[in-house]
Amino acid sequence: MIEVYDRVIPSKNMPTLVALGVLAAFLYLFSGVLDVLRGRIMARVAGILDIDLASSVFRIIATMPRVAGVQQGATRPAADLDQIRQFLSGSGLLSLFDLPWALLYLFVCFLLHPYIGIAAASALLVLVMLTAITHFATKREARNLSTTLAARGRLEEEVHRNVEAITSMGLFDRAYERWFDFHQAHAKSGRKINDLAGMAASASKTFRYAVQSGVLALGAFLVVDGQLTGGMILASSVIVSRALAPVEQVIGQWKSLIGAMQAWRRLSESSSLATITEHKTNLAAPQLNLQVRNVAIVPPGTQKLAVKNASFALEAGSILGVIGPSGSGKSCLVRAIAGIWSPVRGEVRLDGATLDQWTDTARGSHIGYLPQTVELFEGTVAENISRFAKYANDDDILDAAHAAGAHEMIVHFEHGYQTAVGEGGKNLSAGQRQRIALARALFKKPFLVVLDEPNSNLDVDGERALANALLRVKDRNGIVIVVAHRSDIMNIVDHVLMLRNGDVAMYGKRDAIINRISEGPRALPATTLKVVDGDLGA
Ligand SMILES: Nc1ncnc2c1ncn2[C@@H]1O[C@H](COP(=O)(O)OP(=O)(O)OP(=O)(O)O)[C@@H](O)[C@H]1O
Repeated sequence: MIEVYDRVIPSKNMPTLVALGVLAAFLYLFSGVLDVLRGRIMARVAGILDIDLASSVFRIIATMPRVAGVQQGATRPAADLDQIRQFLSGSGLLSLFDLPWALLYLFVCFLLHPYIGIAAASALLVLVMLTAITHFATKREARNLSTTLAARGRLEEEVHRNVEAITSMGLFDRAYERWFDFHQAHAKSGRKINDLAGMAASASKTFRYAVQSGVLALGAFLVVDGQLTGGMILASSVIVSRALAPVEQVIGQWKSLIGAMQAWRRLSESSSLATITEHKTNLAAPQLNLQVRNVAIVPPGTQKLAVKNASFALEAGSILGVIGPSGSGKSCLVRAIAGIWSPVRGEVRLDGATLDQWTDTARGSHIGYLPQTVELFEGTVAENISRFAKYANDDDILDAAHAAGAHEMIVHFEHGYQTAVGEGGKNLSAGQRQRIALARALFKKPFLVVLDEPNSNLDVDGERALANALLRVKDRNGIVIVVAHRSDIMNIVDHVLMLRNGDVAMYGKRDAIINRISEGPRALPATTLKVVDGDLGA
């Protein structure tokens, strides 16, 4: 502009104008190409970061409920990762990269004239203050935005799980009201942030227009005073606006910047709880014993001791029945034994090694677990029995199905082992699911088999098959721990452990405990530990 207004126009020199035009076109092209490259590089950087983070994100999804309870919707961590990737590959981060250019333009302003420089520096300062004010004004709402989103996500998952109860008991309106409350609160926080960020963006835009005009006026004053040329007025106006543009862009991107920062914070907080990636030495498969010593369990996300001080030991080739009233801590105890929850105190050892000395995968291959509420994975019966092993051996699948007494049932399905079980196993009945999950627990003959009320949905045949399955594990020198309310399974157990209010009320050989129970309620201590004809072994 300086060249055009101060040289070309007074001298009417067209070749200079053409040369300047060519130069400007070349520089714009260069800048455009750099811009495209920058965008593409950032998209790839975002892609690399995404691949890097993907395993941590999945670890968070798969471990958070068991280490910290359900705090956010299951899909939240993946949505956070998407948000971070979009921010990195979109214009949000690029606007931050442009910030240092503001200083360069500011320097050029000072070169044009110190007054122009001072005007630009003051305007920059005002915009930075506006950014800081926006940040503090939106901080609290940004936190609300994320908590209401998490609450809404949790409720949505609950509603999905409980569609039948909602329909049968007419709970739709009530569920909708609760969902709408969270939805409204979330939308309200979003609106507030939008208002504040939008107001800051408009204020900064208007301010920049005003500064641009002000700089023109200042330039005119300096021209009249003989300190600046006419071309410099326009040049300074353009350069001042260039100096302010990056800050203004950052203000415009504030909402996505805050969103990405929050997503990052949520992921880092969760991954600090969920990461267990250190290398572990491969231990030999356990084959001797299980020791549970002074185990205390607090369910994740709560403060309550559900199991207080459980100790017992089992040798290979034994079956333990865990009994006790509802809520006495049976499921909590077997979850700790199966390595799902870590005890807050005490330890669980297989052949002398605590469970955390194995990698998750190795430990999982030595343990078969049947949870109280059976959910299968979407896939075929065979895939579910083989735990979705990549190269599962058909003989192992058949062995497990036979061991669980489920083979006959499976071959009578329309597509046999290739029958699709549907999402969560919904294509099957509860009893069928339970028998397939038992086969899954017995796949490849794990040393320790932990079954949490495996007979709750079984018919007489199913229960007989279950008893045979447990005896077979015992015969092959495995250990079985079975939580059972009903007594049929109790006929085949060797030891019984009775829990009451999280305490081991009794532990010992089956017959001794059964005799003790049949003596009547007064024979059962409320909280004190009684070892009946047996020892704690620990
Ligand atoms: N996932 C969980 N989150 C929070 N608290 C839990 C969880 N699981 C169990 N608890 C609490 O721990 C206590 C023991 O529960 P647990 O499921 O072990 O009982 P249980 O003996 O297996 O009962 P039931 O025979 O009814 O299955 C209960 O008071 C329950 O409130």
